[in-house]
Amino acid sequence: MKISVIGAGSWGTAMSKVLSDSGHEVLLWVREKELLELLNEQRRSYYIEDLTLPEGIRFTGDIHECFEFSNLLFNAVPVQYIRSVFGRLNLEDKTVVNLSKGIELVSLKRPSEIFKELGTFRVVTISGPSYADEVAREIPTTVVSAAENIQDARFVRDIFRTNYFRVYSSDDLVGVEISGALKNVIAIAAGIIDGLGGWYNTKASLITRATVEFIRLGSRLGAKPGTFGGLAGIGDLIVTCTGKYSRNRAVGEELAKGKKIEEILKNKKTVAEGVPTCKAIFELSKRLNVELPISIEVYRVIYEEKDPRIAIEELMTRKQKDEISWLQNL
Ligand SMILES: NC(=O)C1=CN([C@@H]2O[C@H](COP(=O)(O)OP(=O)(O)OC[C@H]3O[C@@H](n4cnc5c(N)ncnc54)[C@H](OP(=O)(O)O)[C@@H]3O)[C@@H](O)[C@H]2O)C=CC1
Ligand SMILES: O=C(CO)COP(=O)(O)O
Repeated sequence: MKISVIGAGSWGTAMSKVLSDSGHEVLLWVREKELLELLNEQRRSYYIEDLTLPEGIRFTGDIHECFEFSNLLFNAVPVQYIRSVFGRLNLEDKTVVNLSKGIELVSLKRPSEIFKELGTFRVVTISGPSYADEVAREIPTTVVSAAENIQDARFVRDIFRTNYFRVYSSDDLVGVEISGALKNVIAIAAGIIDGLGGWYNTKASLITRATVEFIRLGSRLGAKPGTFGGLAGIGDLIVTCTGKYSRNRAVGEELAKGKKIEEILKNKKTVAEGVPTCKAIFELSKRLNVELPISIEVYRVIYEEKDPRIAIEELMTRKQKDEISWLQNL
């Protein structure tokens, strides 16, 4: 099968390799001229060290070439840039497989909602615990492919044929996308905990209590609560809150050291989707009147320069209540 991958950051690059290893012809759209030259000359990228991309992948700087090459487009452009990259292109006949995780700040929409607005009828989102660096090294990884129509999710699931990247299917597109977005916000909180002292008790509490925020927000938007117990929910939450590769977690560590967000992001080439997404989540929580205490505190630390220690103290001294876990919601 011919497949176009749009976006040559770490994830688009790693996914191009998986698709090529699955036997497909891949054309990867590369925005930056310097990176395109490096890929064409050496089949290497500065986004993933020690990876030489297989011969089955070709590279282009012309997005129109990708649109002509295939009707199956994998998107790895970060959420806040989807509209500017795809906005003037005709998506009517395309199936979009979205790989990005976040909520668009200007519209408060999920990636599949943005793509539908831009004209595609068929959108599938892949999400789950999947660091690009590990996928590139063929470390066993599992994710979920979600669509409103389960047949679409299964179609994308079955595109993958390797022994290191296993895909499950789901019909809960909302739940999978909300999970992917929210876990990036919670990963910033995890980084704050690491920066303050690497407290194990607090990290475990964070991961567990975050699932309640997933359920509260997701349910209001039409998600199935059980999805948060799966790969896109708890699975991705664990990997991003505990793994050394997470860019969102790294942002949290720097916030804990007292750095301001502008300073942290200034020289970063990589994306931390949790930063704009936590602002979108803050707006959504007000609009929908949903209680998301941890996410809101992350917003206040980033955008109101609240001291993280005070944020934690306020979370710890909230009104006492009964525990309701996600299992009780199933
Ligand atoms: N990396 C990972 O392990 C995983 C990432 N994801 C998700 O994949 C998505 C892409 O992230 P990832 O590949 O990691 O990104 P990276 O941090 O590796 O790279 C940043 C990407 O953003 C692009 N970019 C920067 N500015 C713009 C702009 N103005 N317009 C268009 N593109 C721009 C860069 O393009 P350029 O190089 O041309 O500047 C590059 O492709 C995110 O939503 C992320 O959450 C999901 C699973 C795993
Ligand atoms: O989504 C990811 C792993 O599943 C990557 O997380 P970061 O964007 O925080 O690095």
